[in-house]
Amino acid sequence: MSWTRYCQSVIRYPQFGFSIDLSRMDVDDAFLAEMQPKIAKAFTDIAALEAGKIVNPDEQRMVGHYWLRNASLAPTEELRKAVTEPLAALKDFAEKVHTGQITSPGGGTFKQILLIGIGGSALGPQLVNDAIGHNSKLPIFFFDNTDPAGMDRVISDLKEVGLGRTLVLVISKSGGTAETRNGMLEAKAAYEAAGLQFGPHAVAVTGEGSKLDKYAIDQKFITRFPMEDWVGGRTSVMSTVGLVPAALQGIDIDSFLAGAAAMDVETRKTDAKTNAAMQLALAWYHAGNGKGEKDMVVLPYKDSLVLFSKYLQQLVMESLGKELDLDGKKVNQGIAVYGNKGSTDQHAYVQQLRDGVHNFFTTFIEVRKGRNGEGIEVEPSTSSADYLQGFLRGTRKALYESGRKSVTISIPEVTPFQLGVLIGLFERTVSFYASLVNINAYHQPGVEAGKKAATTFLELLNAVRGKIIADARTAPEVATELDADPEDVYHCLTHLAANGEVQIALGKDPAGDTFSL
Ligand SMILES: O=P(O)(O)OC[C@H]1O[C@H](O)[C@H](O)[C@@H](O)[C@@H]1O
Repeated sequence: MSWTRYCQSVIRYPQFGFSIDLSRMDVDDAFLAEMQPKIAKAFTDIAALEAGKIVNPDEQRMVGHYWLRNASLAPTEELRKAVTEPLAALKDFAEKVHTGQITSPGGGTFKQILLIGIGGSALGPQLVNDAIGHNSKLPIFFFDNTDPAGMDRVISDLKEVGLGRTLVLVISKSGGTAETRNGMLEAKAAYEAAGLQFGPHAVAVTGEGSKLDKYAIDQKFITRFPMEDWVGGRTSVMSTVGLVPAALQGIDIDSFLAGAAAMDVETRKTDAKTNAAMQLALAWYHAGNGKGEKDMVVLPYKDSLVLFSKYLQQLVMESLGKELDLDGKKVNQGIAVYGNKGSTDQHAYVQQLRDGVHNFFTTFIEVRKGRNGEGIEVEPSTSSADYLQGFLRGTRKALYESGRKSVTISIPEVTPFQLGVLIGLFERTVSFYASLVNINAYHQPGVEAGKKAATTFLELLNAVRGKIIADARTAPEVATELDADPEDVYHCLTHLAANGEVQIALGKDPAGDTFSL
């Protein structure tokens, strides 16, 4: 019975060794029949998207990430060139860095990379590095936050080889993201403290004319690569954002692009039954009633894919997590994504998956090849790879026995091509799902609220700084003077105290704590 169902519901693309098993998602024919009009609309929507329609109405933008791996699809010559020219330029640049035609200002080749970026301007390069960048030509380090201690740690690691031999990539589509700007200024300060000029060690990847672009010109960066407004941050790994670092690392970027292109060819086909991305989108819809009622747990059984769930978190949650649908109706859509790797998670949270609250479905990612080269026997006739496979199959079965659904995606090994395949699959699944639930997957209005509130907090923090006097005062006292919220003022004061700018004397509760110079 389950064998028949497996055979009927597995979709295989044997030409690149891919398969997806949806048999444990229990999607029935009646559901598929009912979804037919929505499926047809999703195919029409994505065809329009790929043809260059403004499918991101709020931002009045096209969505062109599918063109990045097949420029001939782009609707105009200008757009085609916007894909091919930077691609040729970044390959040329990487080649010159590798062959020593571009060297560090102090002489000598660049030996390592510091990438400064956040969100889509870091997650893709981090995934690529972890999955397929092992032993690459240039090791890569990241600033992906505004945490000063985190940056200090990275700078100290970079100093082992030397900042003078470190190529800095500052990546920001908008060119105005605060964390990235801070990271760049922190890196610049570290270079200057070491007696080095920052600009001649740096490269910018950003929108033309952005603040960062202007800064890069002013500071005499080595070069700049453009980032187009029709590529979203979370789908930018195949644009200059992902390809500049990958090419510098010596990763086979043509193969990476080819993998996504190969998946695109299959999932562009309008036969829903054999379209892995459409079937996956339908399975998500079925599992969560089209309302994201079930979370997605991502479990790749391969260490090198450990960042894939983190990558998918942004791709899925920032795309699908929306308050309003395209008709302006309040829908609060989304699918929560989390995960790490198997079998490691078996010893952490799989207990809850098997027995606890039933609010998820699992996405297993199987990598068929265990390792390159010979392995040992850990038991008679049994290898570590056999165990990894055994745990995947065992967990899938145990979960299904207790009514927990799962998808299993299989790839032969983790290569640039296969990583492209996986990314291509999930990008198109997100596009389809967004159509099925009628939302704009390509804007992120909610992100702005937190940024605005942070700006307000920073303004208040400076106002509070100006009010600290030698006399000990409470947060409500300072707040009255500033006509501000006492809790906000309290958090400003405790931050200043923790960083040695003011003294704190604890009272019996926060209202009783006093602060002085
Ligand atoms: O590349 P940047 O413009 O610096 O943006 C970096 C990230 O920050 C924003 O807040 C967005 O929510 C992300 O989608 C984006 O990837």
